[in-house]
Amino acid sequence: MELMIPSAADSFLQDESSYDKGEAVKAFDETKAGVKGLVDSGVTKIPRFFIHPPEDMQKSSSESSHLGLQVPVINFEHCESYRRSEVVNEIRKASEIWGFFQMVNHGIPVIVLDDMLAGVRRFHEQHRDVKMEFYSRDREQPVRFFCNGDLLVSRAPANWRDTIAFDFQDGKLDPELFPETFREEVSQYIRHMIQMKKTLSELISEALGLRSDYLSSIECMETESLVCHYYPACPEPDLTLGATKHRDPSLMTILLQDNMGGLQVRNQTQWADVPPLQGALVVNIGDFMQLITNDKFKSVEHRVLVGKEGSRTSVACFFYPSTANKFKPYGAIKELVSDDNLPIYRETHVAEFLAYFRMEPVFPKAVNSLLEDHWPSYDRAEEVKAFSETKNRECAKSFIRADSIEFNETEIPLCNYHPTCS
Ligand SMILES: O=C(O)CCC(=O)C(=O)O
Ligand SMILES: [Fe+2]
Repeated sequence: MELMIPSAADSFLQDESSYDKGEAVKAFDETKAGVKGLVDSGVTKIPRFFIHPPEDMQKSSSESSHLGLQVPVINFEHCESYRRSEVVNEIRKASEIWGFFQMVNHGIPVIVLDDMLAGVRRFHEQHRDVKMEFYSRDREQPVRFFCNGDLLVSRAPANWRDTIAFDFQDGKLDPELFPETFREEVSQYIRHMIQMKKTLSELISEALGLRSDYLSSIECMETESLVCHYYPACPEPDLTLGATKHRDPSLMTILLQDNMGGLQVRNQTQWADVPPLQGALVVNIGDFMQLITNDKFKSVEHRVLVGKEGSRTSVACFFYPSTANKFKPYGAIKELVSDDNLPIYRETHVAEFLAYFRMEPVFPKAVNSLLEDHWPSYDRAEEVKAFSETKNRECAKSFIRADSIEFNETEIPLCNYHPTCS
């Protein structure tokens, strides 16, 4: 087998006596070959920064399937006509209870899904020299290949997966920027995602008891981030995760998974498998939807296990408010609040919201400087005053800046939204 790791980078492999995580991570990043590169080099032990604590590795899925816990599967056939109210009801129930559902008979041809998965696999399995050209951690790059977006800044263990991401604006991004390996597939897939978004946005609006164009009228899903993951077989699958437990910061995510399995969703204290179904798409409610629906629809934790044999591919399409309008404020939808059901979260905009999600809570300075750059009118004193005047102290529960109010430890809400702290 070809040895793909430059010898200078060997330091990220274990040397118990002088282990320096920062150095190890940096050396690994410099290979630009991701976990696939590690596997190709023939490692039999995973680097220490991929090892997750044992309490995060509990596998309770068999227990949950005994209990009959199953993410709902919704048949979308005739959802435009006589089955509409049935489908809307099922979406409402699934979004309130699970925050997840699988869609079948949704109208996207299976061949489009299979071609996309095959294209993602081709990209990740090609020679690393070609992939390396796309390797970047710069979010300004609309197409970038990387291993763990937060690898260099997070204190959390790394995930056993590589990713290529595409940032679209209402489905638009110059296809010349896409890797040739699966240019056609990406173009075709995103066209279908845009169509599917329209369908879902109407159905979800109705499931919330609103007119069908409500979500589209508030322009909360204009940006799409398509992330194409590859989870290689892992020599020590009991020590690491493909994706650590997290909630998506999006409004909504549409996920395509191949037939390997491994995705699990939190149902109270259990992890429930989301079994692969040929031709199905998984939909999940993200944090931003939970915010605007005032907790009616739930953003639920999920994770991905890795296997010893066989690699897994998946494609997540995250929908966000337009990044062209990233300071537009969003709060609880007024039709969904009342004197008995006050807003739980204060208003926020997508720039601030994503900054929270991406930054460590222990880095309030970084958050603040980012906010100052993007939001020059930010006045902390004013915000503290506004907060102290709010009727409902709970309003600050999730989206207040970590250093703007003297919270005690348990009240620092950012922790709710950062996978490293949950
Ligand atoms: O690969 C999967 O099945 C899940 C990916 C995921 O949860 C994410 O990208 O947020
Ligand atoms: Fe996710």
